[in-house]
Amino acid sequence: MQKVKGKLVLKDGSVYEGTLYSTHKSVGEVVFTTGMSGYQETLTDPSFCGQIVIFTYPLIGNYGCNDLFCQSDSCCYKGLIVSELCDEPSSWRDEGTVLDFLEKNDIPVLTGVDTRALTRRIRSYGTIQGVMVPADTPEDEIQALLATPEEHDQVAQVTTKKVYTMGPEDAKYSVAVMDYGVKRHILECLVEKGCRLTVFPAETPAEDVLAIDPDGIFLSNGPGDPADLKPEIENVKKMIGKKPIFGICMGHQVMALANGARTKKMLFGHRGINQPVRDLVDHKICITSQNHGFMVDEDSLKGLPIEVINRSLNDNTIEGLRYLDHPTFTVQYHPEASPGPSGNAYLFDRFIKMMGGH
Ligand SMILES: N[C@@H](CCC(=O)O)C(=O)O
Repeated sequence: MQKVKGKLVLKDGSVYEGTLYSTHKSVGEVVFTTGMSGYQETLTDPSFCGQIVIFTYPLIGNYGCNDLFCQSDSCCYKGLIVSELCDEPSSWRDEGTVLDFLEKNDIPVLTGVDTRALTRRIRSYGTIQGVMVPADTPEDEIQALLATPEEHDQVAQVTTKKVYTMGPEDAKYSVAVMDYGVKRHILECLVEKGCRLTVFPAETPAEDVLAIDPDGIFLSNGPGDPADLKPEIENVKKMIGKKPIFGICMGHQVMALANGARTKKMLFGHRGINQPVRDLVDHKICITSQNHGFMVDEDSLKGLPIEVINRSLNDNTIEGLRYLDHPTFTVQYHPEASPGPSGNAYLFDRFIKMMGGH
């Protein structure tokens, strides 16, 4: 990959210098994620589509890359920012460096950045638009890039183009999956629990989904602002009450919108693999994997038949909801982990139980 002097320029005028691999000029929403490992799963998580992502852990790439860890077929970041990239990984599963992986996916990376200072800035000012460019890029070009309108409808870029199935034909449960940018391990968790999946493009009409007569419906994670998903929300409205439904992250937000609640943007979101959450149903504390910049607005739930079942222990925001007049529950976090702690897969069992009892 071509290596030049580069910089990240944020909309507030601050500049962070480093070494840029690639000569691309990229623009995107700058967010940070705090996982100490699991970089390849994070790099291939479709929910980051269109963002410039800072990894706060100072050394990235020490155990190399292996296709085994991929959560989708490609990386759809606008750019990656790290303090240090390891160029001599050591692991029995290592099949290439992070730089090789990024080159294959044509993703620019800025290294040697003071990621602590940068993260502190985003923590206090909030998520912000930024550009990653070679250091000699003229100022007017940087300003023109910074004025690019924020990206919308990223789900259209990452959803499957056609319907496909997964899991044994004689599985106990048939599940329709609405793919807003689904992570591979979610599908694997459902198959492992005895489901045959039919995965649908995000905008598939509810009638077509219900036509396969599934035992349950799953609403996936996905990138961007949930309020952009107008047809998806209308379709979910038509599915409500017809089948048991489970949703994760974007799926959680879309379900809330379909029930008349609202979502709003967070200051800097929750992205990392050790986010503590209280489960108010099973009365336990869970350490969870998270990646979201939006949340369900608590005020908008007033008077609606919806109960909060999970809360973040960091900021008390809503992390899970149960619907009182139809068989549905959703979580804002990622029980499939990948990356992250694997102790939350019991939520898939909760969904299976719900389908069994329906
Ligand atoms: N794009 C949504 C959901 C993320 C996800 O589904 O992983 C958010 O940032 O809040």
